[in-house]
Amino acid sequence: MNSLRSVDDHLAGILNTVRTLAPLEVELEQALGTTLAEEVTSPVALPPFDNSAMDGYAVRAEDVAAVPVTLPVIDDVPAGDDRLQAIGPGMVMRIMTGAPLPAGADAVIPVEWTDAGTAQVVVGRSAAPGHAIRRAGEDVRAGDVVLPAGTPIGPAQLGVLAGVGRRRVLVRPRPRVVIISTGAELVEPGMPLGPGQIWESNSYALLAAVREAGGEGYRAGIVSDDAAGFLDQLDAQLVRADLVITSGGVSMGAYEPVKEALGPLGTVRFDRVAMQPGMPQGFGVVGEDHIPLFALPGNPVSSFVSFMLFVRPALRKMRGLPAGPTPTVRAVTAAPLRSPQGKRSFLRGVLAPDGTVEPVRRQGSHQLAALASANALIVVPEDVTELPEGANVEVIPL
Ligand SMILES: Nc1nc2c(c(=O)[nH]1)N[C@H]1C(S)=C(S)[C@@H](COP(=O)(O)OP(=O)(O)OC[C@H]3O[C@@H](n4cnc5c(N)ncnc54)[C@H](O)[C@@H]3O)O[C@H]1N2
Ligand code: MOO
Ligand SMILES: [Mg+2]
Repeated sequence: MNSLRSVDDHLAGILNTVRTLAPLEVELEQALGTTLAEEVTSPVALPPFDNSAMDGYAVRAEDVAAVPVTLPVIDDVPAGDDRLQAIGPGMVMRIMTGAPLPAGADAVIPVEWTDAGTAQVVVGRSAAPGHAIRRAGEDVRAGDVVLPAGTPIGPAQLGVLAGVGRRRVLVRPRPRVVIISTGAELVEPGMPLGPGQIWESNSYALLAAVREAGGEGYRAGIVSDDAAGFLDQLDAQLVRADLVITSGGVSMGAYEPVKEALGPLGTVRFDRVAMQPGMPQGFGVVGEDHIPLFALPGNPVSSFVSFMLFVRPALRKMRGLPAGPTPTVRAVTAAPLRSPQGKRSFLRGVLAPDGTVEPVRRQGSHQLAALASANALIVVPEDVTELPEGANVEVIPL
């Protein structure tokens, strides 16, 4: 019997091995979910020119100091107007939101404060200089850093990239993750089940978890319990993988294709990790390019929990984001709970808005529906075997 390896050692080994992906230039449309690999500055000020914040009239504030007052409207300034006109004393121009402020004007009167006249306008309310004007450079000055390297690119970041005129951007791409399920009993969902068979579910859960963690997942289908067939499939898939996840075939059975195929390579280490669920699993590198490979256990809850604890941090590192143990939040137990001695357990629980967490009733590592009824993993340390109701715990929100 080999001894157990701690969760922390296993994660440290993973994070020491996994490398951040090389930067790649992509079109803006491909940048969502990637991480910025360059510092982005703005070539121009934003806004680039003084402009109106409202639809109304560009005025000299002193001309509307005493109201009501009737003034001639000498022209219109629509957004995009490039005539660079000026107004003189006692004149106004009709102006639209985003249109450049005419020289000579120092305030904008919203149309709601007027009779909306077109040849002349009655202004019913005065405004201080600067009213409803957006100044050049108020958001960004020319040369300002708008996004530092290392920023995860979400919708707002994409918007600002376009807003400073970028078409292409240097990023850490989304890692490409190939998922291979092993097991002679597995059948694709939608196909009829024969005796002894079950529908394959791990690759679907793992694919979704990969996407949520910022990767691009590919299901490479099901491989039967045959080490040679597994190696063939792995070889065929490596060309499109930055990372490989396998599920099943890593424990003590007579037909464990992943362990059988990868064990002899010497580059993938199989361990019994001191955790529940997820004890038997492997990690290492494969192929000429040393692609990281996670050999996750087949039990559905075990593979999911192992993903959260080990694959997610690895994906963060590959994406160029700060990587460490999966973050937890504090909660208080709403019921007593039990946990095995010597293993860190990750009980499936329901975290309530009041900060209490209750373990779900079924905690088996095959009980996928029970996992689906939970929204948190309750972390119970290795040396704790029982906790009363009302105890402080850390939980991983799902
Ligand atoms: N004698 C021992 N037996 C087992 C041990 C042990 O220490 N000694 N460990 C148990 C633990 S803990 C786990 S976890 C599992 C790990 O099993 P494997 O990784 O070898 O996976 P399989 O044997 O292929 O399958 C286990 C279980 O999961 C189901 N499965 C597998 N793949 C899928 C999939 N893609 N979709 C849905 N369900 C899947 C499979 O049918 C089995 O029921 O080993 C224990 N045994
Ligand atoms: O450790 Mo296994 O992953 O519980 O069922
Ligand atoms: Mg097995």
